[in-house]
Amino acid sequence: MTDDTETTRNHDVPVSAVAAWRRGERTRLREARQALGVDARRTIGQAITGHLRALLERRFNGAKGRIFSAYWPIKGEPDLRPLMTDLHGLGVMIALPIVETKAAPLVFRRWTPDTKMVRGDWNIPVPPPEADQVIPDITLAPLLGWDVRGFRLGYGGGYFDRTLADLDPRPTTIGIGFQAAHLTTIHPQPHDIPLDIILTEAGVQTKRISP
Ligand SMILES: Nc1nc2c(c(=O)[nH]1)N(C=O)[C@@H](CNc1ccc(C(=O)N[C@@H](CCC(=O)O)C(=O)O)cc1)CN2
Ligand SMILES: Nc1ncnc2c1ncn2[C@@H]1O[C@H](COP(=O)(O)OP(=O)(O)OP(=O)(O)O)[C@@H](O)[C@H]1O
Repeated sequence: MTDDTETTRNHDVPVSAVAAWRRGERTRLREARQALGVDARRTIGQAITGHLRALLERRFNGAKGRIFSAYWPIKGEPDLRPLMTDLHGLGVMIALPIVETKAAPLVFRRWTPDTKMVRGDWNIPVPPPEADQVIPDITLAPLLGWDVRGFRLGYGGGYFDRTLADLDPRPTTIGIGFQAAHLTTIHPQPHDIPLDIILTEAGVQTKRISP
């Protein structure tokens, strides 16, 4: 079988067609998110924050005593930084993901409201190299697209998949995205690892673990 005729895990679509389809979907979903405008995105971010707070309380005792990896928002992603600050104040250790080596797993470093952020790969603000490296118990995964089986379309670097493939035990994973970013399927490939929970402004959309 050549690359062109090889098909994906569960769908009869050639691998080369999936890669092209994903590129198109990433562009479409990024543009749709931008087109929502600042106010709509802020409202969505606040709704997600409320749902996430409730989920952490219900399922993880508020994440107390856990290492919780969030993300620094870029390109119109929901802004959960107020929640990061609140959780920090409640004694939760907060971490952020960093691309320190291309095409390698992400590194997680500790963040506090006093952390002086520096510019990392892709110009994403990240904690400085001297910040403690940690391994999260719970990690958020911002996404561009999602499906009900928990599969996620990100920016196309494969970083979360590589990271989760590398971690044993795996952290609990919570995908964060817009309801409008729902896809019937992302046409999962062998390297795609489904997330445990997908959370949007409409609440928990799919979960592979008990709530
Ligand atoms: N806010 C935020 N932080 C995050 C992530 C995220 O999705 N959101 N990441 C989640 O993983 C990591 C950064 N992800 C990245 C994903 C892709 C590329 C990148 O260079 N993309 C290329 C295309 C790559 C390809 O197609 O092979 C590009 O767009 O030019 C960079 C960083 C860590 N931090
Ligand atoms: N565990 C892995 N080992 C090696 N390569 C991987 C692994 N996981 C993903 N990749 C590579 O990364 C590329 C992009 O993957 P994918 O399309 O799933 O990105 P993504 O999940 O949207 O990106 P990101 O997680 O960075 O937001 C794939 O072509 C794949 O070859």
